[in-house]
Amino acid sequence: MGKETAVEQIKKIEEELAHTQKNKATSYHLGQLKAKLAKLKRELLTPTSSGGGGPGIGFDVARSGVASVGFIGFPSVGKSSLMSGLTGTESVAAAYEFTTLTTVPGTLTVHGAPIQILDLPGIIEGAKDGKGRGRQVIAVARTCNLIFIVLDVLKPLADKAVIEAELEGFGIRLNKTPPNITIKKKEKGGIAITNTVPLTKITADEIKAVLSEYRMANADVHIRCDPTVDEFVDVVEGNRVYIPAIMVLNKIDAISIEELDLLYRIPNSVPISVKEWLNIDELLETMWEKLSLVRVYTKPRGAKAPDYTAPVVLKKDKCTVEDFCNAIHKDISKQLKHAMVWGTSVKHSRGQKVGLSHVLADEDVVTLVKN
Ligand SMILES: Nc1nc2c(ncn2[C@@H]2O[C@H](COP(=O)(O)OP(=O)(O)OP(=O)(O)O)[C@@H](O)[C@H]2O)c(=O)[nH]1
Ligand SMILES: [K+]
Ligand SMILES: [Mg+2]
Repeated sequence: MGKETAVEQIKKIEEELAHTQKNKATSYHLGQLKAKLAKLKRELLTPTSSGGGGPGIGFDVARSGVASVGFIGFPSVGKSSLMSGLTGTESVAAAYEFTTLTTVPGTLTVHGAPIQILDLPGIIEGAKDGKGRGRQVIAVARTCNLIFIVLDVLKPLADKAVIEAELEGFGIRLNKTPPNITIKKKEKGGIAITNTVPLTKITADEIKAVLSEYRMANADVHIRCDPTVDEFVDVVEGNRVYIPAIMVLNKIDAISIEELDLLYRIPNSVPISVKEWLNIDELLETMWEKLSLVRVYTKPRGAKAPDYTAPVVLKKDKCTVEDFCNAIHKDISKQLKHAMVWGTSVKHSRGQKVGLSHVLADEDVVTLVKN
């Protein structure tokens, strides 16, 4: 008999997990199983020369804009129709499945910020394990700042679950923040766990079991959240990406108002019709919120009004005065004496003098004063 494949081993462990009750006696073993599962899944996703659908030629496109949005969904849900409608870039749409065969980029300007839209081929169940072009498609999604999961309103929930599982299996975490956990390896002393909030979903035994699977016998573990075992494994594995997502429920022209009411209960969802161009404004507003971008307007020294037509667009986790300077030119921050800022990031309505580390807010106005 040959060696069990990774897929077979994964199946076995998943079955065992489903049949093992969670209690004090099994807790260490469960932790081990979850860690083993994560390692096997990683093995499965690491490209080898012997398959996996190739390196993804043609899927990488030149990146432009301040952020990117990738379209993921089953075939023929209307991804290309939406992309063409939003950007004016023609991505062929048709009634047959797998019309789109590679990444098609386009640009959409929202609130003055150029956003790159990436239309992608449809994916199917098993995509992450190499079915179709699934892995290349999901690999592109991993690099996006926002994912539109485009669903057909006639069968949104089943499809949503499949797509989410495919993305999860590829290390993408949707609409989640990274668990606030640090693990510091050390030479001796065993495993020391400290936590700032009560842990209700994971036990010390499970933590130790997971770490031992990763050959960590000595480490300081500091937990500032209430993670599940899977979230803890995510931290140990590393290589996870945390990306916001919107469930775009397309083709509402094909359903009744009563059915539409039910759809609004799906979290993070926006129902639309590309065909009738319905509710696209809500989609764009939700998109803008999820991208968490910060527009900063420049007011030249002595000028009466800032230039509101061309904001410098920054990401919310990288929007200090220094980031603003660097976005204009790499040498500016070195010459800066101070910056004058007007807007919600400062207390005074008449403006305030700030330094490089000051964090800017959306729609702030900045004047740079050089040495
Ligand atoms: N009724 C209705 N049909 C739509 C809507 N949007 C798109 N379609 C139709 O759905 C079919 C598939 O559209 P595409 O844009 O090619 O879908 P896709 O998701 O890009 O498909 P693949 O590239 O094959 O994965 C086409 O016949 C479209 O005309 C909509 O809002 N309502
Ligand atoms: K299609
Ligand atoms: Mg398409």
